[in-house]
Amino acid sequence: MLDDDEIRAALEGLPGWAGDRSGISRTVEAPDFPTGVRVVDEVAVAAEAADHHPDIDIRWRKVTFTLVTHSEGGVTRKDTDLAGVISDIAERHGAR
Ligand SMILES: C[C@H](O)[C@H](O)[C@H]1CNC2=NC(N)=NC(=O)C2=N1
Repeated sequence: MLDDDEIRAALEGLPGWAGDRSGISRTVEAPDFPTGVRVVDEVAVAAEAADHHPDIDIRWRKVTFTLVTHSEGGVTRKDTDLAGVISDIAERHGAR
């Protein structure tokens, strides 16, 4: 589990992500609704491969991802690693 300073340091390398020990989140805006859903679909594949699953909220073109490691009761490297993967996927689909 990461402490406050470790989370702050990790967030500096994850543009668009914010949060604390209760979880880290990012909202991306896709060009349109189907593209947002495609981002979620690709994140689902990466999440399943990592056996680590974000909470996901889709509202029209805006998709919010929230990560926390429930089994550890806090934010871990699994979360910060998957955050980077999600940002890469979003970027590839033109979601900012
Ligand atoms: C058995 C399996 O490894 C666990 O249930 C995993 C699955 N995905 C998970 N995802 C997240 N975000 N947190 C977890 O603690 C978690 N645990």
